[in-house]
Amino acid sequence: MSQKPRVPPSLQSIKSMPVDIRFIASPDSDRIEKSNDVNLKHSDVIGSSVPENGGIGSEVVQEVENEESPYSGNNVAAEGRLTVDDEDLDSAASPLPSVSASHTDRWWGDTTSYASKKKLQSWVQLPDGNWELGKILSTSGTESVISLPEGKVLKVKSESLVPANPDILDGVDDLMQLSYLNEPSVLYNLQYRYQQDTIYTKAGPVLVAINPFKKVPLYGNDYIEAYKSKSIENPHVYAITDTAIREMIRDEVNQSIIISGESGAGKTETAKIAMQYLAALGGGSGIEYEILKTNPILEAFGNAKTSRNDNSSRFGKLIEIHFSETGKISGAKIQTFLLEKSRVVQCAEGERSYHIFYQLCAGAPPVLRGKLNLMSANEYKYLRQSSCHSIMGVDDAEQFRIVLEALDIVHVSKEDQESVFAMLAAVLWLGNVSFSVIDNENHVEAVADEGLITVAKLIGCDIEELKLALSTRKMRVGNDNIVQKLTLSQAIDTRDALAKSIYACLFEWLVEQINKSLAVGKRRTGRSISILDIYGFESFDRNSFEQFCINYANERLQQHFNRHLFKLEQEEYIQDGIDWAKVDFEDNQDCLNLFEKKPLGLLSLLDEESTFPNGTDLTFANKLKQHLNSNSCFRGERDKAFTVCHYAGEVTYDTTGFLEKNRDLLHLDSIQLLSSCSCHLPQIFASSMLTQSDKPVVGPLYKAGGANSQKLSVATKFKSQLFQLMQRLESTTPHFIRCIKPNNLQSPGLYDQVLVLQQLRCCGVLEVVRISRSGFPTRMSHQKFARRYGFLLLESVASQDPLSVSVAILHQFNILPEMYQVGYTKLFFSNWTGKMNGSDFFCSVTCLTFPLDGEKLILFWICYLAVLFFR
Ligand SMILES: Nc1ncnc2c1ncn2[C@@H]1O[C@H](COP(=O)(O)OP(=O)(O)OP(=O)(O)O)[C@@H](O)[C@H]1O
Repeated sequence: MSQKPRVPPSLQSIKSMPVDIRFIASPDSDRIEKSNDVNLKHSDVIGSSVPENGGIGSEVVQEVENEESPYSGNNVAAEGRLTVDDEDLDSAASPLPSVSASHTDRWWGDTTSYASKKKLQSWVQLPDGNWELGKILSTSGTESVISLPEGKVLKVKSESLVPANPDILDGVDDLMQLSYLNEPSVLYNLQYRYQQDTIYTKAGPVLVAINPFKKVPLYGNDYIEAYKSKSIENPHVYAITDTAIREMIRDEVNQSIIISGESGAGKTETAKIAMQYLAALGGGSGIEYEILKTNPILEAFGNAKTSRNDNSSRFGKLIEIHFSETGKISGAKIQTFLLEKSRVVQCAEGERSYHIFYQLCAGAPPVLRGKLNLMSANEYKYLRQSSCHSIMGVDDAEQFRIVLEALDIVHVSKEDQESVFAMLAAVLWLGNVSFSVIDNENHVEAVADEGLITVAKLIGCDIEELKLALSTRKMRVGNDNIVQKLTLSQAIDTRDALAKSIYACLFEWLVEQINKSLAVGKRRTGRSISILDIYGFESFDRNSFEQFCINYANERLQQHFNRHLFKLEQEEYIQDGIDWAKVDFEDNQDCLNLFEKKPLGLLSLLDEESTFPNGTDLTFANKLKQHLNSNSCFRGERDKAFTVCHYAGEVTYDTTGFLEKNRDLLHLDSIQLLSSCSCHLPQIFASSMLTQSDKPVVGPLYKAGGANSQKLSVATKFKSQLFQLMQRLESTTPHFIRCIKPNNLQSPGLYDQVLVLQQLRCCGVLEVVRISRSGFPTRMSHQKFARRYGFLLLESVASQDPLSVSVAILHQFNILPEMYQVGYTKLFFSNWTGKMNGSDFFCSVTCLTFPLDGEKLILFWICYLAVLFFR
């Protein structure tokens, strides 16, 4: 095969995973692990054109590039000094330390000998971890001689070569079509497409979406029309959404589109694109316009600039879009999950609080500014602390105008809008409330300055009452009511707790108003499509309670993914009694058990410690170490830290603040203050907090910090929300979209293979393709198959039972046994591509014929075999 440049020069060399990432050669799992055994050996150079200071002869100092990657726990910088000298020339050492032969064989079948026989192109991994495309020149014994671009010639162990696909398969739109399914080929294929702004690729049933970080010409009415009429069938969010609509109508089953990926991978944008398509297809009543307008509102109040994403969702969202019998949108319901409250009072350097604060400060018209006594963002302590007030390319004032318009559209009255802004301003002014020390025991009193006076005015309470609520705590000791003065840190905590609660309640209230406006009309059919956009897996240098909850949610979601794509699929094969060699996958059940097990799981132990008045973050950390040290997913760390081995990598959590955040107590004094306010929103917030406290408590109870109310812990509430979410999703047909972040710089055109590979691995995309290829994606009950195709048979056979008829049809047309399996109740048809590995003929055929879905595939076979039969 010619060595013609198949791709732009930048793509010729696929940079691979770090050399120290290995596959554990377990027969039933493909996992990556850190390895200290950087057993680098080098290729045998037999050509003279190897550059002296480059390529394989050079010193290799490889650093993992993506420091910010959430999966950095899996990486270590590898350093290996490689030299090639004369002695090395005859060495038969494998140049590919990071892909073992057993791994290659196990994953992709032993295709190397075929590739060498055919003198095909192969991927060769250089000692620095880069993959390079080479052409096999000759093979003798266990060694091959391979020529690389730029004239390099290497002698390598044949088993270490990873076969490359023929040119005809460059950039195929479903990874299942790759004849050779291996990591460099998958990376290359995705990169090939990405460089052409083709950001969507199918991985069997899963849509992989690579964030372009720029506008790509793939959206809008023309594209929507094209997908609707099926004149385009390329992978796209529109296509997957279209499938969801069709299946909802055809099967009368609710559907879900589950979007996952790490922070900044593009989940929220993808969710909006899916909503756009649904609105275009199911629109007509006008409600679709309202639904779309919820996005700017939710983003303003629930998104913030983080170090990883300028528009990061700090809450999870499920939007359920309901359809009428005629297939028109009849309404929607939004459910939100665990807003990151702490951001209101505290955010890291270079990050921002919620967008709406900056938008209000920048965009409020003069009259509103006057009413709220509004200043600019950098004059508020809560916003000033992170030294970041603006986002490049974002006009906060303009965004405020967009939010105002959206609030109008979802029918939030002008009066309510003003109340909302008053609450926002109150939160900002609360941050500016200061305290003065009043005695030598360090007790403090809130200063009646501009901050305090403005807060009192905005929420409609008495200045003195506000002062008392922030500086003292009423307690009942025996039969006596006593008033305890607060120290400075207690007073600051009380103030911040009030600010966080007001904001969180405001967010919930707003979602409630939106839901009222979108409420499903009477003409509902009960059919819906839900779109789930939940915060992605996070791992920072310091991980707190928020990451703990977010990553727990991601474990749950991963389990849902596994269940549908691996477990249920294989169970169906086994139940129907077909011959199936089980494909193993990385099951995260153990990690979920670590979180959920009672009484000795992370969540139970956290709740238990939260109920103890004397419980501290340190006692909590010690308890974890005492009970969980033998758990393979857990590791106790020094001080107050512990590590969890998540499906996506290890994360070390610092327990500082865990108990307080889990208790999430707002002292009764503060709640009473809110209920005494003359403004209606604080009253609503107070009553909602009191109602929550009165709710029957399912999980552990606690009474801590002098609070007089009982309340579900944050972790328990979140767990039950997730359980409900999973139950809801279980009743739907899922469609999965995996968003991939191609670089950590939020920059267009940059494709960091290490980062991409880590994401593909941790979410099991390669396994999905593998199972889809070797599995039986098309199935049909014997009854249906016999009814449809029985006419092809002679009369006498056609009258038999459905199973016999099915089998007779297959026999009559000499359908190859490896193409199907006969189950107790169904026929299972394999995917052709998976069976045709290595054959140039079938490479071409697959390009011409795929993707073919269910029925079309069967028809294709029948026609194809009929031709053979009658020939
Ligand atoms: N299809 C797309 N076209 C153009 N730009 C995109 C697309 N998808 C994502 N982006 C860009 O990437 C940014 C991050 O995307 P998004 O906010 O959707 O990530 P996310 O996965 O939801 O992150 P988080 O978990 O932090 O909320 C967007 O603000 C946008 O600039």
